[in-house]
Parts: sequence; structure tokens; C-alpha cells
Amino acid sequence: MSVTEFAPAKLNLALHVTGQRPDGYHLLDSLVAFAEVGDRVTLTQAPLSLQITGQFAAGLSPNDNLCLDAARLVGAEVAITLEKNLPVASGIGGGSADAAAVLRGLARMGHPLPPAPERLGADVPVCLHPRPLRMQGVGEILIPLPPLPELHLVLVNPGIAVPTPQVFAALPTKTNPPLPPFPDRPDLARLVDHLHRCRNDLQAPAVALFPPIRDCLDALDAEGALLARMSGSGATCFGIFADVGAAGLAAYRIGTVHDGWWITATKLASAPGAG
Ligand SMILES: C[C@@](CO)(OP(=O)(O)O)[C@H](O)COP(=O)(O)OP(=O)(O)OC[C@H]1O[C@@H](n2ccc(N)nc2=O)[C@H](O)[C@@H]1O
Ligand SMILES: Nc1ncnc2c1ncn2[C@@H]1O[C@H](COP(=O)(O)OP(=O)(O)O)[C@@H](O)[C@H]1O
Repeated sequence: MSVTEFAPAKLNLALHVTGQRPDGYHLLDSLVAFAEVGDRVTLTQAPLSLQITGQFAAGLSPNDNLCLDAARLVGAEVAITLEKNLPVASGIGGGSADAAAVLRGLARMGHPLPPAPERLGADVPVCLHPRPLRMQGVGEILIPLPPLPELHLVLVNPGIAVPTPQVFAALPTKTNPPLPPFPDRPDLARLVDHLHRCRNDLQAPAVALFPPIRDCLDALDAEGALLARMSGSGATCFGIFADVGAAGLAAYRIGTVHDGWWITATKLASAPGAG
């Protein structure tokens, strides 16, 4: 029996850092949604192993990987193939998204989801049931959002692996205001307007540490993004565009001048029940 699970890229449409726990982890208030681009895991009943394929396979070790940690957490003997399409350490949940996909796949093969999946990573709970959510605590409090409008996106990564702890450590203030109330069933204009009133508190420290992130944001702005923002702790930035044509053209034009960047035009994955 073989099972395949998609591991969509996680996007922090907004990410407010509102405090810090005594153990050092930060309290977040974040709007999280998922894109149509992502990694893919395939699971087959066999002794535990991992094979990695795809554009970003070279950046990962097949011996030390969150996919293996996920399988071990539920005591599963499984051969895993990971198709690594997303850049590594890039603020779009790569490792956590993959671990969550392995857990979902193993659940389909008869291994119940483990208690406290956040042991694998703070982003694993939100990636377990990918849909638009407000994420609080250190990632374990998940509140569904109303359906979001269709969002045409361009994701841009300058080819720099960003260590998440370094960016959190560079935050000038740990207690920032929480998210404003989310509008009821927003259309594109209202959602963009709302997001402009939100922030990613990790963006300024990440840009200070890794200046090419600013170049990504500037490139998205220059192509007419309705909003350009970094996701998570970076370095991937997303731009929201008016329609599929505008997103495709922006991705193409940015690609013509930034050879080494990872650039993709995509959409927000539609949530179950979204209208
Ligand atoms: C910042 C976020 C926002 O969604 O995304 P990414 O940039 O990783 O995509 C996540 O909270 C990251 O989640 P994840 O990458 O799973 O975090 P973990 O492996 O548990 O933690 C990596 C390190 O990040 C810091 N960390 C993480 C989460 C959190 N709420 N507070 C923290 O301070 C800690 O220094 C921790 O040692
Ligand atoms: N399946 C995986 N995909 C990506 N990174 C992984 C994976 N397993 C372990 N890692 C490790 O986790 C670290 C964080 O990577 P990642 O989860 O992609 O970051 P982010 O959440 O910021 O996108 C990387 O340095 C990488 O070595």
C-alpha cells in the first residue's frame, strides 16, 4: 500500500510577536494560509527509510530529517520519498509541512495522529490541517478563519537559508500589539486593506540580518503587488496580485533580472467549504 500526501507551503500573511514564554519560545498572533505549491511525500509500508528527490533535495540530509522524526514519533515502519520542491529554511514551513504530511499519510495507513505534534516543530500543528487559520500561543492555538477570497500570489526567495532562532533573537521588542479583528468574509480589497493594517514583526530584523530580503520585497512592489511581505522568519516573500495574469507577468519579469532566485506564481489553496 502506498500513500501520497501534498505538503503545501505555509504562508504567514501576518505575524505579530506578542510576548515570550519563560522557555524562550515566542508568543505569536498570525494569519496563516497555504499555497498551491509545495512538497510531496509518498509512504510505503517497509522498514524506515527516506529518499529525497526534487529541486531542493541537495540541501537536506536523508539521515536527519523531520520526516523521519515524524515517523518515529508514531512508531511507524515506513519508506518515505520526499519530493523537495520548496527552498529549505525559508519561512514557508518546509520541514514542518513535510512532517505534518507524513503524519497525515501515516494516519491514513492506520497510525493515529500523535498527541502534542508540536514536539516536532512549532509549525507542525498548523500544517496538519492546512486551511486559513489564526495561529496563537507558540503555534498550538488554532482558530479557523472565514473563507478567504481567491488570492493570486508570487513567492520569491533570494536563495538564502535563514536560521529561525537568529531572527527571533534579533527582535527589538517582544511585546507587540496583537492582530486587529479579522473582517467577516472579506473580498480581495478588504483583505488587502486588513493585511496592510497587520505586520510581520520578524521582517525588519530579518532584513537587517539578510539584506537581499529587502530586494525581494522591492521587486514585488515594483511589479505592482497589492501587498508584499515576508513569510515567517524569512527569507521567502510573497506578493498579492490583482489577478492570475498580473501574478504570472510579475513572476516572469522578476525572473528575467534575478537569475538565482526561486520565484513562483501560485494561488492560495482553496479551503474546504470556501465560497
Ligand atoms: C516563525 C514561524 C512562524 O510560522 O515560521 P518559520 O519561519 O519557521 O516558517 C514558526 O513559528 C517557526 O516554527 P518551526 O520552524 O516549526 O519552529 P521550531 O522548529 O519549533 O523552532 C525553531 C526555533 O525558533 C524559535 N521559535 C519558534 C517558534 C516560536 N513560537 N518561538 C520561537 O522562539 C526558537 O528559537 C526555536 O528554537
Ligand atoms: N523535510 C525537511 N524540509 C526542510 N527542512 C528540514 C526538513 N527536515 C529537517 N529540516 C531542517 O529544518 C531546518 C528548518 O527548515 P525549514 O523547516 O524549511 O524552515 P522554515 O520553517 O523557516 O521554512 C533546516 O535547516 C533543515 O535542515
